Amino acid sequence: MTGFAVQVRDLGVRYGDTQALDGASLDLPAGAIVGLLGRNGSGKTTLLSVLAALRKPSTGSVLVDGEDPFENERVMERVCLIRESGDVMADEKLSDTLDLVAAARPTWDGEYAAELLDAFELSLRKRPGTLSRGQRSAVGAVIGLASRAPLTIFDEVYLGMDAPSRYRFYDALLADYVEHPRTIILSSHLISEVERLFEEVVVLEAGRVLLAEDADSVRARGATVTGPKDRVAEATRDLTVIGRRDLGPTAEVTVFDALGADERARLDAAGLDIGPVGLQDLFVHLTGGKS
Ligand SMILES: Nc1ncnc2c1ncn2[C@@H]1O[C@H](COP(=O)(O)OP(=O)(O)OP(=O)(O)O)[C@@H](O)[C@H]1O
Repeated sequence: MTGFAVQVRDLGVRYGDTQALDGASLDLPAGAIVGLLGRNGSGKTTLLSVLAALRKPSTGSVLVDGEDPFENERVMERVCLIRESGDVMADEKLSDTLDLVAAARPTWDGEYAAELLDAFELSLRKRPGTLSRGQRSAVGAVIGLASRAPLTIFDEVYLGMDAPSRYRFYDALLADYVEHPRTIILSSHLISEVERLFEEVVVLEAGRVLLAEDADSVRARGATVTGPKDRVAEATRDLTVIGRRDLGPTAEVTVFDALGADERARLDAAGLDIGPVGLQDLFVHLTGGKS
């Protein structure tokens, strides 16, 4: 099992007057950890709910493992969407929710779930309604990981978790992914924390796909060029400049281009420094600088 591939074509979803998705197209390979990024309201949750067959598209098409997921039992029981809201029975013991999940998911691993519950210090006897917000998020993390679904989706699930719990989740996810490769989508605003996990990156903007690429090539395209203002301006004139910062007589410009060896040598010869850019900074520059 290497996970499900996803194909989205010209996807549109409308809620009344709001066009939440507007011609979104993308391909996700089977067996990759995908970072889904986008500013508030860009359509991330809407896209994920279509992939998980919770919502029917208004226009366009979605294929999960080659099939339309809507009302498709085989696909639906193998796609696990964990939302911040939890989807657990708040007033029943956690063990009751886990029994239901186990019955619904052919890929569920009960032993692994028990290990994770231990790691997150969660008791099966607790009722989720009595847990703190962070503990409820940890329940979602446990269900998502132990489901081992060929398409597993975490929609901002770890928001309420404190930093040690979030890192425990990231580490568990990576370790389990290596043992049991599958397709995992993480939507997150905590980009600098999770970006090391990403193999593919999708950026949504106003319901459209701004970028869908493997993470290494996105990282490789970002660079800062720093030096005296005039020289930086001259040297970057023909490059795709997505950000600029003036520090007195010095300028730092962020470019988004595949800089080849010749280009780098030219910038170097002009006495300019070339530096790396993290995904978080690239995201901020690409989506308007105010995120
Ligand atoms: N049930 C709904 N009814 C009406 N409008 C909705 C509904 N759900 C989402 N929207 C609108 O659709 C757009 C996309 O929302 P969505 O929740 O998909 O964005 P998002 O990228 O997940 O945002 P965030 O990062 O804030 O969670 C927004 O303009 C939102 O207001």
